[in-house]
Amino acid sequence: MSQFWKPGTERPRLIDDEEGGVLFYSTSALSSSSSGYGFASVEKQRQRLPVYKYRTAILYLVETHATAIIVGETGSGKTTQIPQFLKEAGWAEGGRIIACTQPRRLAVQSVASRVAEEMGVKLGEEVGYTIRFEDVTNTDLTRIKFLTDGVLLREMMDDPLLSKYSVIMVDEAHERSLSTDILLGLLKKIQRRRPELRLIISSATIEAKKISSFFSPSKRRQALQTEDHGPNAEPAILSVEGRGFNVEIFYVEDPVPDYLQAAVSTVLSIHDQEAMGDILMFLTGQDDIDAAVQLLSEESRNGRNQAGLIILPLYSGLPRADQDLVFSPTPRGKRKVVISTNIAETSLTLEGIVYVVDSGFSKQRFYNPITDIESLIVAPISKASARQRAGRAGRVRPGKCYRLYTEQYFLKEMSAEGIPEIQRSNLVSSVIQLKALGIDNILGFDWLASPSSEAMIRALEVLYSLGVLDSDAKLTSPDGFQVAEIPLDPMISKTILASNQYGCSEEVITIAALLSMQSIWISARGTEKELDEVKLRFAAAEGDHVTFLNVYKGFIQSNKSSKWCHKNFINYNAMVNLSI
Ligand SMILES: Nc1ncnc2c1ncn2[C@@H]1O[C@H](COP(=O)(O)OP(=O)(O)OP(=O)(O)O)[C@@H](O)[C@H]1O
Repeated sequence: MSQFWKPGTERPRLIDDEEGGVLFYSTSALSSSSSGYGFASVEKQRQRLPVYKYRTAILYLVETHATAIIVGETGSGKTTQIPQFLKEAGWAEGGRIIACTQPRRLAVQSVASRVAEEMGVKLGEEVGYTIRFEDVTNTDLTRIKFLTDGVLLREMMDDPLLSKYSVIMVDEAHERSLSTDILLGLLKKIQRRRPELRLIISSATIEAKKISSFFSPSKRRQALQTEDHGPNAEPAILSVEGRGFNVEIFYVEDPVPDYLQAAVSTVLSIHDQEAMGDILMFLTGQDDIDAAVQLLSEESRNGRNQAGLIILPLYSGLPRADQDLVFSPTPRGKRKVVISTNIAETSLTLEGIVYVVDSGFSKQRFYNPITDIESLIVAPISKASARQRAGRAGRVRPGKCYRLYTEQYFLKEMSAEGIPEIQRSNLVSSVIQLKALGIDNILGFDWLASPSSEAMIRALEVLYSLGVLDSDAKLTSPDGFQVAEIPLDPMISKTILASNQYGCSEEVITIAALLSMQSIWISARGTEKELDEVKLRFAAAEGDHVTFLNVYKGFIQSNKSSKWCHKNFINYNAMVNLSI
């Protein structure tokens, strides 16, 4: 195991810029909920959460302000409790709905089921969720709805003012996903047309002042608003004090040369030396995770006292049944090790997690508008991410977080926040979405952070060349409107529409589905050469798209055989999903 040290022990601590931070070890006062964790009734657990004491304050601010910004530490109860407070206070009466958005699908599903459980209702009835291609709501019954911010944006196509929602809570706003930023800009516009709509922007690690000044109305509007006695348009900021359970933070003494190897040996040492409790390890992507799974499995086979380990990968391309395993209870005497991408970084509560191992890296999207190339690059995470990662422990019992970087690096070099996705992404999909919502002047749109003009121009050029926008940059009819309707990359949507003309719709739709998967190949350490040989067998001179089609045809010809997939390093579960 790398040499870790706990700040506050031998070495002098450097804590000056930790303000607004989330999790600091302190020997005094354990959590507010430190007694008898794990055995309390759901109602008791709710009452012990820090946010519970702020119930009246939150309801008052929502009543009196158009926008409330709520900052509270990870695990303080924002996501699961605030929608329930609002429902109890009558915000879902008269058929209205309380919405709570999340940047990630997995978080939407898991918080919705937790809230349904807390309320003692069936998921999909009073409490429901919607993610792309999955709607678990009931039009007549659902009063609290969790959804991804992308899905809420899509809903605006049919209902531009989101009229069925009384309160929209944009949770984990610090993530600054592409959809969150667009959503915030559009919600600001909607507020002007619907003064009765209430917004809540929440996170553990958000820059509340920046969000507040974004939503702050101009002096003229403020004066007008005072006359019509609506809610105060000036946003209110509420800071929820208190946290769940302590999380002790440990840093490596010296930088590690190989984070993957260091993460694996840290897990093994925890298993050797620490009390029972599950481990959550943050790596960057499927390749890293597969490699770590293999290394840990080898260690198990070599018998280094690893018998009790249950090793579970977690990434967005993983089949649903495998993702669900991470939520299942750990058998007595065993220890779960969940090896995840940043899919598990925010909102999730994995009950057994006591230890977090943070590699300090994640895969991030970067776009170069000059070359028009978008790449996924392994890059250092921000402090906000580090705090979120640590915050996956300490939710139902005290925890420990092992950071595979030095404290000096955390304090002096790690950036406070990541770069908003809008400033590092291809904007083709966003531009068409805004156009479809009637935002003609994209350059003048009220952005929380402006995208680069090069990326914007590039997006307009691409859409023009696809025939989706005309020379006045307006959506063409019918092509532009049809492409905007399809929730896929506009290039793919346009290809699907055009395929009809060339009589190849089935092939093109299959390719589109294959492209939407993370990876159709499965590789393991040491099998790279065999994988390359297999890929050659399917390769088509026309390029990757036809190669993918060949793989799919092979799978169908094999009678959807798992053996065939295994032999050819092909992701069987993905193929099965595709062929349903
Ligand atoms: N599935 C669950 N099982 C057990 N306890 C849970 C579960 N989900 C939530 N909790 C409990 O409720 C607490 C509050 O969770 P919630 O997600 O509302 O917090 P949060 O403030 O939104 O955190 P974050 O900022 O990390 O999203 C957790 O710390 C945990 O104690």
